[in-house]
Amino acid sequence: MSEHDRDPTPDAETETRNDEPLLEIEGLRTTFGTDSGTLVAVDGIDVTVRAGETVCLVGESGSGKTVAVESITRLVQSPPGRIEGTVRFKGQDLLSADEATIRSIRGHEIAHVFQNPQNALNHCYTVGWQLVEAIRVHEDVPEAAARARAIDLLDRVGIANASSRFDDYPHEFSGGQKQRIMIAMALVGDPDLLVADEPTTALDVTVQAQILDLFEELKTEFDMAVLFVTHDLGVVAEIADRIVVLYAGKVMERGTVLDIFERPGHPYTRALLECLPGRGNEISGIGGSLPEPTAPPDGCRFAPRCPHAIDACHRDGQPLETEIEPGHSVSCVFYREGRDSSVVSPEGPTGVSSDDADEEARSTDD
Ligand SMILES: Nc1ncnc2c1ncn2[C@@H]1O[C@H](COP(=O)(O)OP(=O)(O)OP(=O)(O)O)[C@@H](O)[C@H]1O
Ligand code: NI
Repeated sequence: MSEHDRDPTPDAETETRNDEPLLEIEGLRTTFGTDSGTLVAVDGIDVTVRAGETVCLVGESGSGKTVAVESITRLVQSPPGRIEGTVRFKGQDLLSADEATIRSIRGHEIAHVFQNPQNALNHCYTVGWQLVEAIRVHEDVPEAAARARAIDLLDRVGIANASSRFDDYPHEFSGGQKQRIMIAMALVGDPDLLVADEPTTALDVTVQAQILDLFEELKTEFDMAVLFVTHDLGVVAEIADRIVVLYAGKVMERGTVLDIFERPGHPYTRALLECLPGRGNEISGIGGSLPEPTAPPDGCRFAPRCPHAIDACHRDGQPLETEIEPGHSVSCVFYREGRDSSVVSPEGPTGVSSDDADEEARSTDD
């Protein structure tokens, strides 16, 4: 059972897919200057999104999901924000690009959909007018053509009788319909990457499911990749190809949907899964709370809440990610070379009692 830290040899995934990553986030670190010191919202994360795939960023409230995705096109206000690292989109670094370049990409090649459609639509103008305006910002087309395109987009996102709804105001639409309209707005520039930040959280469950279905359809129809942010693993299971589990600004685990749901490695991922309905812990949730983002703990960020934590978990920074199978990696001390990862498995350590294993792990601390 020799598990190894991530090595430079290409994994099966990159070998079998010939497409270059669409988006490559490396060492992204976003901080805010606050009265109580520097708040580290995102602390050196790597995320890759390939053309056409759906990657979900999942984690509890405050783990840095929104800040991470808003850092991509520099939507984070700076100051007080400060974004460091590399964000390459089709090979171009967005963090060092000039403002004009960013503006030409934001809303065009990379479009955002936000949690609350209420705030994003202007209640003084008809929905059709707003769409036409958005279309004409992108391309210099006559009004009639923009109008036809707007109606087509409304139709494609599932607004029934699109042409007769064109002159309706936002308040004449339901919450779910408003989110559909916001998605239509995002599609105006025919994006290659749609960044959706909790787009269904404000909606009731049935509508939520319909919007998720819509994402699935549009993804294929518009041939785009989706970077989807949610705190809800149930949502993730519906739409993700790959998952990145974030906790307190750090990546805890990453893998495919099957990796994460069937073979979760990190105690944090396991705890999140336990909170899913019917998994036993949905009422009480994970004990404890996120660390203070201005004073994160040394060692693994989850260690203060982790039932398995040993001394080694409380020092030397977040453990390097260990790849436990191709494309599936875990940032946990127990997956380091020479440690017994079965200690953190739900079944408990293999062969030895939990206490023995803890003792053994302690005695081999380096
Ligand atoms: N403009 C800001 N100034 C200072 N701190 C900020 C700012 N924006 C976000 N933060 C802090 O950054 C951390 C990460 O916040 P973020 O909104 O990214 O979390 P999240 O994972 O999206 O949570 P949620 O699920 O609640 O949306 C939090 O501690 C938050 O308070
Ligand atoms: Ni958020």
